[in-house]
Amino acid sequence: MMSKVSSSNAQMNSTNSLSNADSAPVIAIVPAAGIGSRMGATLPKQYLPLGEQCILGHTLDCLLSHPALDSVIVAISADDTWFADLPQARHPKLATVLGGKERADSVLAALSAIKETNAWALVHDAARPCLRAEDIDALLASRGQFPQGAILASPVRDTMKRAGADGTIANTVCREALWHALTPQLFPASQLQQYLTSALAAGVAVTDEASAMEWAGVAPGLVPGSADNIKVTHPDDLRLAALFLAARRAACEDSR
Ligand SMILES: Nc1ccn([C@@H]2O[C@H](COP(=O)(O)OP(=O)(O)OP(=O)(O)O)[C@@H](O)[C@H]2O)c(=O)n1
Ligand SMILES: C[C@](O)(CO)[C@H](O)COP(=O)(O)O
Repeated sequence: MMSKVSSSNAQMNSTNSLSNADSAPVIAIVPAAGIGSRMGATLPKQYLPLGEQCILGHTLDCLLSHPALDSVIVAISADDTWFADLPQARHPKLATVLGGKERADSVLAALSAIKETNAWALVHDAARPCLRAEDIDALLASRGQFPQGAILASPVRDTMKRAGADGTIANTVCREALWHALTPQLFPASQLQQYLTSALAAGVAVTDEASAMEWAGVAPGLVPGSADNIKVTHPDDLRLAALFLAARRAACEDSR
């Protein structure tokens, strides 16, 4: 078992953060330094076209337009030659940092750029362009119930199977209380930075912010989020995201 920060210490720290939650700044962090290898495209997937702009453009529009988010820090690759051409690149609320080897390293780089000690970090994948403002609202509102932090998540609907080495079913995984972790994930920034740094140093496989917090003894809240907040990972995800956004635009036009 990896060494953990005492859960009482972790919970005590997070309770302190609740007392000034209302006045504390909320800073969005967008890890956008990946290469999208599973997409198999000729450019990083966050720059692939999705309707009238690229995937990252949709993601940034949602975050930059949300009134409760004070600023947005985007982690981009040192090799990135696309970001500067985005219309959002010059937004006054936006800043960039250089991402790292893994997603967690990119998130850490952005956390290091946060100066406010009482800030909340709202971490959202560049590759999730279908995020809804109301889901951000729900996550921010959950701080009353979950002062330790929380994540958007979606309950598993399908029967879950674990594959065996020969491509057959090894076993059925109980789906009771099983959720898909989505993003954004919301935590006190200084605590997330501390525990993410410690977890990585301990060799923990950190694929989302919550797993670092869990390792440290924090039990983040689960906030039901929209099932269409998908992560564009494979080519068919891009087609699905386009359908989701087109349906949303049509519904918006119908309501006018
Ligand atoms: N070193 C990395 C790796 C990933 N990401 C970002 O983390 C998000 C989620 O990661 P994922 O979907 O895995 O993106 P990629 O790593 O680009 O995809 P792949 O694993 O297929 O290469 C993406 O917005 C990606 O840009 C990042 O900022 N820095
Ligand atoms: C953070 C995340 O989107 C939650 O589901 C997921 O862990 C990212 O995984 P990836 O392999 O870096 O895309």
